[in-house]
Amino acid sequence: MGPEPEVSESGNGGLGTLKEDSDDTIPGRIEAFNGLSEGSYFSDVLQAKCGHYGDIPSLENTSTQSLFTVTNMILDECVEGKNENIPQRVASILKLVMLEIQERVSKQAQNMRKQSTLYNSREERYQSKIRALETLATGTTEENEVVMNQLRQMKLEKTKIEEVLKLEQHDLTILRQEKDRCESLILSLEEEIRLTKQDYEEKCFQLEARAEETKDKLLKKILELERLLTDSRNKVKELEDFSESKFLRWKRKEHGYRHFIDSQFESLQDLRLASESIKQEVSKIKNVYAEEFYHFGVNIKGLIDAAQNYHSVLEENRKLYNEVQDLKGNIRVYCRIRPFLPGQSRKQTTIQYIGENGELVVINPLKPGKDSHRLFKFNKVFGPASTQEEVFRDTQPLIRSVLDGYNVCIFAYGQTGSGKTYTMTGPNATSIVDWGVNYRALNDLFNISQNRHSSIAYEVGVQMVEIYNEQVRDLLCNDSFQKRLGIWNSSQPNGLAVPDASMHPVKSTSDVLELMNIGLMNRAVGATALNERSSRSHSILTVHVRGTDLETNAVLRGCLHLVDLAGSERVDRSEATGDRLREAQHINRSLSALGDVIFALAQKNPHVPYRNSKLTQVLQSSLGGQAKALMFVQLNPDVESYSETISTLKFAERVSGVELGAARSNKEGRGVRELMEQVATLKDAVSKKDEEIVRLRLLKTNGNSSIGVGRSSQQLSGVKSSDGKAAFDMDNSSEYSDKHSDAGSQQSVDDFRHHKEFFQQSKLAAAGGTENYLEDVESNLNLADGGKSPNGGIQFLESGDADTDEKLSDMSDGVLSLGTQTDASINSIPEIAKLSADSTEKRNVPVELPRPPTKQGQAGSSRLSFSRSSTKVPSSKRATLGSSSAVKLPKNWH
Ligand SMILES: Nc1ncnc2c1ncn2[C@@H]1O[C@H](COP(=O)(O)OP(=O)(O)OP(=O)(O)O)[C@@H](O)[C@H]1O
Repeated sequence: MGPEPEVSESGNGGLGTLKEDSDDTIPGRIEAFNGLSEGSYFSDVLQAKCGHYGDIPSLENTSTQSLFTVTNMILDECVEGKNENIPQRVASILKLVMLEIQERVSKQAQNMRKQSTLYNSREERYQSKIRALETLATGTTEENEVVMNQLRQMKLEKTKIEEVLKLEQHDLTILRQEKDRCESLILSLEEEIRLTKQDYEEKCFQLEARAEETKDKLLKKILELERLLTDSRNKVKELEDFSESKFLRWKRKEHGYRHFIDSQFESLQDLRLASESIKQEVSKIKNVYAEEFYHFGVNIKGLIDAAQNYHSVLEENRKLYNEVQDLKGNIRVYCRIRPFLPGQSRKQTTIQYIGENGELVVINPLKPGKDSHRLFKFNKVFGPASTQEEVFRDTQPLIRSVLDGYNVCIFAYGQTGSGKTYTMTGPNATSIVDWGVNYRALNDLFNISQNRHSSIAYEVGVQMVEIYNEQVRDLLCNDSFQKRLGIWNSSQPNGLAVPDASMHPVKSTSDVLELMNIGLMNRAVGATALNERSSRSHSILTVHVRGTDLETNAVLRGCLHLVDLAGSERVDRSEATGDRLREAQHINRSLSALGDVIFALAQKNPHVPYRNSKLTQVLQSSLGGQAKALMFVQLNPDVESYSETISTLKFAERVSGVELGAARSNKEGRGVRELMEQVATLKDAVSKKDEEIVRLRLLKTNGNSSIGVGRSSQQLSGVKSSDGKAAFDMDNSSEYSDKHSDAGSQQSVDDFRHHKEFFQQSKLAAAGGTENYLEDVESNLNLADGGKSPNGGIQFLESGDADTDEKLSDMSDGVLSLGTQTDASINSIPEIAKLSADSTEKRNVPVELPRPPTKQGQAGSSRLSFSRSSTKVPSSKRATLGSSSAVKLPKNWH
């Protein structure tokens, strides 16, 4: 197959170029074209359609369609008659156009012909090729299959390649993303680098600035150093000069010292010689000293022995001191300081120092100064951290002595909230650690009695009472809950302080716990009814112990009073009214009475005013009468309680000085016990007899008109004796429960009236001394009479205040003291007891019966001693002779 002939197609649609029939030469055409200048319209059309103007040869490049269009337009105009006169030039142009068209058409026809021949030959060639291919195709089917396989293979490869391409596409996407990320990273890094660079540049700039500064500084320093160097060089020079001169001086000094050493050496030689001689002397003295040391050692050994003994002696002393205290019967005073309660931790304390040996220093932090410190000393001071067990450990020996037949009284004194109940009962009966003295004491008593059961059989009984507003209430008696109880004299044979109160035998601690629970509940019930009154009443737990010696049948009686007193704080009368005022008065009075009793005991007064309050009456057997007593002084460390703390401590200080006398055990054989009971009944009889005797004597004296003053005084003694007698009766009467008891006062008044009438009738009434005395007695009895006499007693009583009561109590005590004295003498002197017995026997003997003068004198002297002294003493002074008035303290003395 040869190369195919080129088919050339011009842009004029294959029409070729126009040729002028007449003159188809180029210069002819140009000429014809130039003639068109006249017909500018045609040239415009030609320019518009062909894009040429004035250039004839450009017709060749003009498309055939444009040529036709131009021609048509011209022809149309001619047809329409718009332009009838077609210029020559236009006609020639038309000719040209037509020629061009003709030329092109002929060329086109030639080309067509050529092409058709070309196509024919090509067709033939293809036909032959097809034939050849058909022959080839039949012969090469197998090859085709191979080719097909190859094609399939290739297809597969293509799909694989496509897959690979897809994967690569995917990878490409990932790579593109990665690239994007990298690009953004690169961008951020670039940004960072830019910033760092900027920063670095700034730093560099700063460093450069600093370096510049440092450089300046260094330069300055260098200059400075150079200056210093020059200075130091100068100085070195100076120093060299100086050292040179010093060296010279030292050299001179060395010379001097050498000389000195030489001289010293010489003197050393001398000293050596001297020391030799001294050595000899020293060795002589040494020998002497050795001898003396030996003697000294012997003496020291003796001293060491003595010193070693000193501690045991001290211990012994301590024991002896305690024994002496026991013998003296000092009331022991333990002070216990309550800790601050939760929520009070930031409060200021008044307690500054607690000593080992019972010293206590109290301060007033609100008024600091040298006078704000006060030192007190007691048997023991328990700090706020002391436990219930520690407190009991020091109380235990006292409680144990109850089992040996002693009477013991333990009472807690202090203002409300200072911890009295905490010490005596404890905050929680169910927890043994919290048990107060009460539970521990009874627990201890049972333990010891158990240990001694082979030799002594103990019986223990418990009473529990409360004193509120001078009324005694049995806390263990449910039936007669509101029952008021009378007070018996504690010297009665059964030894019960409150005989009407129910006595409950107990055999174990659990019995006690049960009973005390009942007691506390009864107290609480009372408290609900009458408002919170636990701090305004005294509660007394009395433990009676009776031990019978299994061998000798001897009986021991011990009595333990455990008293939780009412709050000791003074209530301002102006603030309290109604029930509160009454309570306050009763508390003040009973605590004052307790103070009076204790102070009378401290003064060793013959009369102790136990009867001034129910409290002191109940405690009589354990206060005085050779009992052992312990007072817990409870303190609230709070600074607001400072003044109460000080008055409590002052009271305690006075109490600690009280000596009750050596404690005596209540041991009785069977005989003694019976005799005691007899003595009690005989005492009654003796007193009545004495009274009768005195009256008869007075009657007898009345008959004798010539009696002298001296005698009248004796009779007056009898009057006084009669008063004393009356008091004695009262003292022994179970009916008499108060110093203001109507019965007692009335009796005294009656006695007095009887004697006054008698004296008024007698001529003796004129005697001055007697009259004075009578006036005194009268005034006294008027007071006791409840102010019925017109001599001023009315106002005194009607004022109704505690002072009046106390004065009355003093009066009464003054009278009562004689009775007490007599009691003691009768109890202790067997002869008197015998005399009493005699009197009982002779109860019905007429008055005339002569009495042995000596015995009567004895009996009388015990009662008359007071009146004998009083007859000669002016009335103003006599007022101080009553025992109670003598020991009378200011009302608020505690
Ligand atoms: N040693 C103590 N340790 C811890 N708490 C104590 C102590 N002493 C007292 N308290 C607490 O102080 C409070 C008052 O104590 P308590 O009731 O015993 O005082 P009180 O003097 O008996 O008061 P009142 O006169 O009103 O009967 C109670 O809450 C008690 O638990």
